[in-house]
Amino acid sequence: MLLTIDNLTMRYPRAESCALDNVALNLTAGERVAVLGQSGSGKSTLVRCINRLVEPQSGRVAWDGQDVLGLKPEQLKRYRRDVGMIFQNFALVDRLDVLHNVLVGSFGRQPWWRPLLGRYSAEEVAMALDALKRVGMSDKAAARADRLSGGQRQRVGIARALMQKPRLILGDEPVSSLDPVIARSVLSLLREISEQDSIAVLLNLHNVELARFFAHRIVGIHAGRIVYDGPADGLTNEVLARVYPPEA
Ligand SMILES: Nc1ncnc2c1ncn2[C@@H]1O[C@H](COP(=O)(O)OP(=O)(O)OP(=O)(O)O)[C@@H](O)[C@H]1O
Repeated sequence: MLLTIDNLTMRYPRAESCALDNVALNLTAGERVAVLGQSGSGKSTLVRCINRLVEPQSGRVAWDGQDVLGLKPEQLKRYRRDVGMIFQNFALVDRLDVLHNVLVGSFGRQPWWRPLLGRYSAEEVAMALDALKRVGMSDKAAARADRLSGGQRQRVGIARALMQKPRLILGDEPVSSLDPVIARSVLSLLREISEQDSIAVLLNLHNVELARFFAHRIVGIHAGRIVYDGPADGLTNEVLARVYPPEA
């Protein structure tokens, strides 16, 4: 098992209720999971617990069988490299060109001082160019990031994540700011990369159709609890009513 989550409970300071309540989830290599749920249901918190941006009150997150909360600094660095991130706002450096935005993804693989000098090895540049080719952005390598459309920016975000040679890519609403056609093409690209490289991908999505299109498996969260975990084609109206219950 690549990722194992057990009994995960997370309550933010001074919050009235748990953001995550006794959540369990497993992920295998190459698996694509879409997490659905209303606003505030706990989707972002789940991602933050996986990448250790927040510490849960209880429960366990294990990577390759090792407890993520107990990792030593060197192991944590390796874990952070194994887990790539893509973001809703893309998180590119606007004033840098596309190639350098992708090279940023190699930070976890270099001695700490090298990025300070802005120097990259020929091998890293070749890797970045290859990643850009895979996401269909070779011709934009020299363009400034702020000249790109949203869809192009997310392609660069994916190329940057690929520089880490990740085993899992996490995305918190990575296509929410894109129009439906572009969103679908970005998800299609991620699907292809996941299949080719056997990278597991877990995305928080807001759109049920896109989730069905992208994922093998859907996890539905309501009020911090998993109310569905099953195949994408099992997402019936009855299941959807559990994930998105009508307002009381
Ligand atoms: N930093 C925080 N401090 C306190 N409470 C928080 C914090 N972040 C989230 N919460 C609360 O935790 C619960 C889960 O929030 P979370 O952001 O994980 O939901 P979400 O499903 O990702 O929502 P959205 O789809 O709107 O991003 C919500 O009740 C939210 O108000």
